Amino acid sequence: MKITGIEMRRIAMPLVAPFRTSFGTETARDVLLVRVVTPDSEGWGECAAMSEPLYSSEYADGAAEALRRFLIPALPARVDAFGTGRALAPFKGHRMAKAALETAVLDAQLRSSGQSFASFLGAAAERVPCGVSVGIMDSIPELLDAVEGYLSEGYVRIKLKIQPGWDLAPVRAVRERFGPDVPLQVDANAAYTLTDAPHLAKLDAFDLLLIEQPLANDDMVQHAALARRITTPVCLDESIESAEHAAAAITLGACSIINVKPARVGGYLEARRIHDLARAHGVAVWCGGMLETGIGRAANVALAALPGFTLPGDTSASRRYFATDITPPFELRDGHLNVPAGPGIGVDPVQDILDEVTTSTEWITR
Ligand SMILES: CSCC[C@@H](NC(=O)CCC(=O)O)C(=O)O
Ligand SMILES: [Mg+2]
Repeated sequence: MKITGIEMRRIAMPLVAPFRTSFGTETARDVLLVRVVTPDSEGWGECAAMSEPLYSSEYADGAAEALRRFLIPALPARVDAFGTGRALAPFKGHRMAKAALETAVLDAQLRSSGQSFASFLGAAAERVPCGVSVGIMDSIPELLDAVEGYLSEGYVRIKLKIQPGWDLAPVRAVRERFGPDVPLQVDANAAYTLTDAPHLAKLDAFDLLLIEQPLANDDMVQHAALARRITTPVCLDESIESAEHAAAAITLGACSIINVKPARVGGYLEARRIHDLARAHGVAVWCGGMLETGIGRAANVALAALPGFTLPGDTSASRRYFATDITPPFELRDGHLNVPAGPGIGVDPVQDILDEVTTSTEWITR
């Protein structure tokens, strides 16, 4: 496929409510979108990097710079998604930037051939069950109201962000209010250390599906030690940046579940490799989220339909984060999202909405 040009576009997307995690509070997303233009199609990729390097080392401005100076120039004149991965491999890190570019190339390629992301990736379902991620709140009553609202919308799983000082109480309150049967999990975003093991073991009483990334992203051995000291299954997110990391984590017993985020691992091709590897080892995976717009959300929902994605993901409806999405909104129906069936990611930005939220565009001719 010949690439005639690539656009980098920044958009400002206010969140419907602040989203607080152990590493900070988001009130808006400053999103970097990549559009690849070819003679007979165009493709979109969303860079999930936050404004600041707080979730990982990447951030939106840095991703734009890496794309502009190194990644886009490295692409051959004619390339497909697999060739993109090979061309970008020599550059270290910048996986979210790489993912955005590779996804845009893949989207253009699939739109041109008429194949959907779901079909290309190997989806086994036409809709996926959806969980929701609930941030740290100012009070337990506020948290319970939020959880009640999400449950009434139909979400099939609740994930609570936790941190030291906000962990046992919110989990206990949700269990006491909504009962033992609501699928419930927690995400610490690396807020604890192995010395907290006795405290984290107290979560075992609440029959959680998993505890996500309790320790630092490079604490692979410590996660294995923690997993031997608690009964709640350990799920890794930030620690798994590649299929090699997934293989190491499984071998070490650092996790028994993996949160697969294509953005974190460099794209959907690597995400599928991790899915395949985990499935071969009987390790469940689920699709994580980075507060994507409908562009990234569409591709994530397709990935979440693969057979090894046996746990509900953070593939929530557009309205979980945005009053107005830049694509036709993803809407929860009976706790599920439909998998886009059209060519490529199967959704298109609504141009006048996109233009309204655009803060900058940059065209790079090939
Ligand atoms: C701003 S926090 C983004 C990373 C976080 N993502 C979520 O909690 C889910 C966000 C979503 O629903 O997209 C995670 O660590 O899993
Ligand atoms: Mg997480």
